[in-house]
Amino acid sequence: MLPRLHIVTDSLDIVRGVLGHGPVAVQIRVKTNDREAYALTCAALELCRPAGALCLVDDRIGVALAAGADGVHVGADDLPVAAARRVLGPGPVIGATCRNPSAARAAVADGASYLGVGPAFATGSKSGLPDPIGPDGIAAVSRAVPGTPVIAIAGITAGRVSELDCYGVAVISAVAADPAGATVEFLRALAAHPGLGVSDLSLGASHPGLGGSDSWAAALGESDSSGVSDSAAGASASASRAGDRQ
Ligand SMILES: Cc1ncc(COP(=O)(O)OP(=O)(O)O)c(N)n1
Ligand SMILES: Cc1ncsc1CCOP(=O)(O)O
Ligand SMILES: [Mg+2]
Repeated sequence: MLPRLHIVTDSLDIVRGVLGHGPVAVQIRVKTNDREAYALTCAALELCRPAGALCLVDDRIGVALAAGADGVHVGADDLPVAAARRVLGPGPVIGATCRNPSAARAAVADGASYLGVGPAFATGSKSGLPDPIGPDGIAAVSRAVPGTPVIAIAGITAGRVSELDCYGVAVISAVAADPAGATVEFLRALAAHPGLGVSDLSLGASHPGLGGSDSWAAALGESDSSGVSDSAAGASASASRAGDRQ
């Protein structure tokens, strides 16, 4: 099952900080070149595997394949979802950026495993984005693709999780100052907020990229992952219980 908290990063220190507190997906987003992205992805996988965290690569399908990552996230400037699915086959996770219901339906038809939807709110982490679609825009996309996890992105803090009717959230800046503490805070907020589609999403082996890999059980925190702090254990257990309902 897909983790509800996605940490988007180009920093191994951030990867280290967010692991061991509960189920997370780490998305390696390196905008320089393949070589740096590959090196960071390989190093992140060394940390993510024992922690049972999902590891995805932004944009770079060749890097994801070469490093043995769990999947990719693609947007408008990247390989189209259908082409990415042809290259990767049915197993790996493919996330697709969408901003509206019709694009979301098309991405799902083309083989997307989950959708990254935004900008939810204003953000300083990426320039050139269209106006924020807000909680209403996020909810509209969630409702358009029942059965597919919608991960909201842009300007999201733990305090705003409860405004969002979707499966989960992706964050950059909110975990920058205190990766471990912020991760615990987000996992608690998500556990307290079932979100739209979390309780009735059924992600079986037929869903592209979801359900076929052993890493999913681990990614959910169902394994006895080491380093889970006492304070985080409640959030982790609750998040796993939320996942159990799917
Ligand atoms: C979960 C998630 N959603 C959206 C994005 C944005 O991807 P993209 O549109 O390809 O933009 P860049 O991240 O490549 O600048 C994402 N990375 N993750
Ligand atoms: C990569 C990306 N794509 C849309 S918004 C965004 C950045 C989100 O970062 P933050 O969580 O700091 O707003
Ligand atoms: Mg991209």
